Amino acid sequence: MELSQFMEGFVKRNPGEPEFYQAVQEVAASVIPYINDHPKYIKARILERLSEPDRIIIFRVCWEDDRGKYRVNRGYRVQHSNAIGPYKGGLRFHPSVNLSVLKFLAFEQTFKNSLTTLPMGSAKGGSNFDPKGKSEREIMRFCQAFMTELCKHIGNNIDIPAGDIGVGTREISFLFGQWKRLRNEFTGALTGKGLEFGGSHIRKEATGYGCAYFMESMLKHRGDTIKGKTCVVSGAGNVAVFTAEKLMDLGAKVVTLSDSSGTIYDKDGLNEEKLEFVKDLKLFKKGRIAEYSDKFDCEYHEGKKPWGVKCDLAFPCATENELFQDDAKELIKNGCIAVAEGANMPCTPEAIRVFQEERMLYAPGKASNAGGVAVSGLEMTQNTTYMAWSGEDVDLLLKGIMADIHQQCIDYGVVDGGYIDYAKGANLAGFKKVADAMMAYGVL
Ligand SMILES: NC(=O)C1=CN([C@@H]2O[C@H](COP(=O)(O)OP(=O)(O)OC[C@H]3O[C@@H](n4cnc5c(N)ncnc54)[C@H](O)[C@@H]3O)[C@@H](O)[C@H]2O)C=CC1
Ligand SMILES: O=C(O)CCC(=O)C(=O)O
Repeated sequence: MELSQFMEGFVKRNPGEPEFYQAVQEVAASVIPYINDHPKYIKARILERLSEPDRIIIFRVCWEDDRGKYRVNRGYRVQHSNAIGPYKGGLRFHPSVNLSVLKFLAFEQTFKNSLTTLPMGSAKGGSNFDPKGKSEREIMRFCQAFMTELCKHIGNNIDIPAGDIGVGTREISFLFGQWKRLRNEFTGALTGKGLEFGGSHIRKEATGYGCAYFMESMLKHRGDTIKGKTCVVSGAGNVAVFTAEKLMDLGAKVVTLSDSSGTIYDKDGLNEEKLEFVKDLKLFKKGRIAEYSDKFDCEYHEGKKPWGVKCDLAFPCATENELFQDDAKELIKNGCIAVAEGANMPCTPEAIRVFQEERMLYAPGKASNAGGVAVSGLEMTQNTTYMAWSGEDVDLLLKGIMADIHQQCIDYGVVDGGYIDYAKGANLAGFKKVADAMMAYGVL
C-alpha cells in the first residue's frame, strides 16, 4: 500500500475536510510501512475501516436567549470506534466547530485512548455554539437543549462525553443535570463531573499534569530534568493552566500564557498567586489574558503567540494548528530543546518536520495530553464501582499511565541512531491494539 494512493481515495470520500486529512495522513504515514510488513492488516482493510467513523449524529439545537429570541445551533457527535471499549471523548463548544474538526478529533482520540491502556473507544462532539459573551442562564439553556437530543445516543456503556474547548465543569454540570432529569437515572454517562456528584479528583488537572509528567519522562530518558527550565505555554484554559501549575511544582519557570487576542510575557515567571488570578480570570470570569499584564505589570504582546520568547521547553496548549514551521525554527533558534503538545494537533506537519530533523524531543498530543481522558477512564471506574478515590491515589495512577505511554512510544518509536520518534511510536502502539481487536471481530 502507498500513502499517496491511500490518501487519494480518502480525500475523495471526505471532500472539504482539511483537518481530518491532516490527522489521518500523519497516522497513515507511520502505519503504512508497518502494515506493509504485516499484510494481514491490508487484507482486512484495517486502515480504510479505521479512518471511517462508525457513526455520525448531527442534530438541531434550538434554545432561547435572554431577550426571548429563538436561536438555532448545530450539534454533533462523531462516534468513531468502539473496538476496544465504549465511545469516549470530549465535547467542544466553539464557533469554529464543524465536521472536519470533529472527525479529526475523534480519529486522534482512537489512538490516544488506546495508549492509555484503559478499555475506551473513541468519539468527539460539540456545537458551533459560541459561549463567549453568553450569560450563565443562556449557557444552561443551551446545554439543556443540547442534551435533550444527545441523551438518546449516550450512556455509561455506550458513549461517555466529557469536556474540551468551551466545555468545563460548569457546562458538564448543566449537561449531567439534564441527562439525569431526562433518564431518571444516576449513572456516569459523562466525565469531568463535580466532585459532589460522581466526579473524580484530579480530572480537571489531569490533561495538564499529564503533559508535564510526559515531558519529565522524555527529559529523564535523556538524563535531564524539568527543574530550572524556562517554559513557554500557549493558551490560558484548562489544559494550559494545569500544565503551568505542574511545571512550576516540578521546579520550572513558566513565562508565557496566551489567548486568541495575544500573549503575556512575564520575565519573572508565574507564581501561585498569579496562577490563581489566571484560573479565576479564564476558567470562571472568562476574561482576556491582557488583564494579567495590567495586574502584574508585565509585557503583553497583542496578536502574538508565545513562540518568539526564549525558552528551554514549549507547550502548545490552546488549539489545533497554532504552531507553524517558522515558529518551530524560531523556537530552535532561541534554544528550545523539547516540545510537548497539550492541545490536539497544535503543531503543523511542517513544524513537526523541523523538530524531528533537528532531533528535538517532540511529543504528539495523542501521547502527551492523554492524561485527561485517562483520568476520565478512572472516573468511569469509580462511578461503576460506587467508589471515590483520593486525589493522591488518582495522581499516582495518572503518573503510572503517563510513564506507560512514554514506554510504549519508546517500544515502537526508536529510529536510526537511537532517536525516539514519539509520533511514530504513539501511532504504532495506539494502532496495534485497536487493529488487533478489529481483526478478532472479523468483517464488521
Ligand atoms: N480539556 C481536556 O481535558 C483536554 C483538552 N485537550 C485539548 O487542549 C486544547 C485546549 O483545550 P481546553 O484547555 O480544554 O479548552 P479551554 O476552553 O479551557 O481553553 C482553550 C484556550 O485556548 C485559547 N484559544 C482558543 N483559540 C485560540 C487561538 N486561536 N489562539 C490562541 N488561543 C486560543 C482560549 O483563549 C483558551 O484559553 C484543545 O486542543 C483541546 O482539544 C486535549 C486533551 C484533553
Ligand atoms: O476526557 C475525555 O473523555 C476526553 C478528553 C478529550 O476530549 C481529549 O482527550 O481530547
